Amino acid sequence: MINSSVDFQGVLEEIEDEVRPFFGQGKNADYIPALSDVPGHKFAMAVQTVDGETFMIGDAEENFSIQSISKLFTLMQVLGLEDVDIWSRVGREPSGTAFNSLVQLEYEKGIPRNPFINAGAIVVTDILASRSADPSRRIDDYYRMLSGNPANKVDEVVALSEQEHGYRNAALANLMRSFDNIETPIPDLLDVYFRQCALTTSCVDLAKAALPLVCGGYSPIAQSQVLSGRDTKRINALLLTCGLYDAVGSFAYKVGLPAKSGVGGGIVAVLPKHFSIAVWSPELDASGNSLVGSKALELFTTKTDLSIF
Ligand SMILES: NC(=O)CC[C@H](N)C(=O)O
Repeated sequence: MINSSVDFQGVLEEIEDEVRPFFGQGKNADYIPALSDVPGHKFAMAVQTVDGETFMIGDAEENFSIQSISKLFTLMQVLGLEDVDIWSRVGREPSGTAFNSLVQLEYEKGIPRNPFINAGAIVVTDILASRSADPSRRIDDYYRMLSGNPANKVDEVVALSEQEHGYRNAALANLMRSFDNIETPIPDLLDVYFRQCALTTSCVDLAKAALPLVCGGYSPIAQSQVLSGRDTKRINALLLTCGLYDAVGSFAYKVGLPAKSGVGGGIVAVLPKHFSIAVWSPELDASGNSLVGSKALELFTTKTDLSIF
C-alpha cells in the first residue's frame, strides 16, 4: 500500500505554484493547427491511487487531445487479443529519434523501433484495423471502458486538422507499406490513426484509464482483467524505455516513472501497485513533451519520494 503519510493534495497544490515560472518556455504543437489554438497556460494534474482515492488540481476535469497517449491504449488492446505476433512487426528498443522521424525506418527495413513512435503505433493500429469492421469505434470503446467515461469522444476538428496536415504520417505508412509491414489500405489506416489521436480526455479520466498498469492488468473501473500480469510488466518496461521519444533518458532520470506523452500536452505515468498520475499543460519542449507537465512530474516524485527507483 501507498505511504499514507504523503499528503497528495498538499503536494499537488505546491506543484501548481512552483511550475508557474515555466509557462511560456515551451510552445504548443503547431504542426496540427487545431492544437495551436489551445490556451498554452492550462495546467491540470490528477492522481488515482490503488485504494480508489482521487486527488486533483487545476483543470483536471477539462478535456484535451490525447494524441500519442492513445498509442499506449492501442498497444494494451492489441496485447489483449489472441494470436497476435506484434513483435515480428515492431521492435522494443528506444529510437533516440523524434516521434515522427523517417530516417531510421528506411535503414531498418520498415520495422519501427517501438510501438510508441508514430510508425510503431501505426502498425499497432493496422493490427486492430485488419481485425475489425469498425476499428475507430473499437478503439474509442476500449478507452471509454477503461476511463469509465462514455463522454470521451473524438474531436472532429482535431481529427480533420491532422488529416489535412498528416504528410509525415502518410510518408511513414507508405514507407512501411513498401516493406510489406502494413495491411490496411493507407487512407483507411490513417483515418483510424488520426481519429485515435483526436480522442479527448481529462486528467482524471486518463489516470483512471491507466490503472491496469498499476494493478497487474486489472481495471478497477471496468472491473475486468484487461491484460495479463506479464504483459502489464512488459508495457511498463516499454513505457520507461520508449514512452517519451528521444527525451526518455532524461525523463527517467528526473521523474523515475514509466510514462507516455502526447503533443496535446498530456503525460500519464504510473507507479505499479501504488498510483497513476496524469498531467496536462499544452506547451511542449523540443522533443514534443509537455514542458510544464514534465517539470510537474519531476516535482511530484521528488516531493513524495515515490518512484520506481
Ligand atoms: N507525439 C504525438 O503526440 C504525435 C501524435 C500526432 N497525432 C502525430 O501523429 O503526429
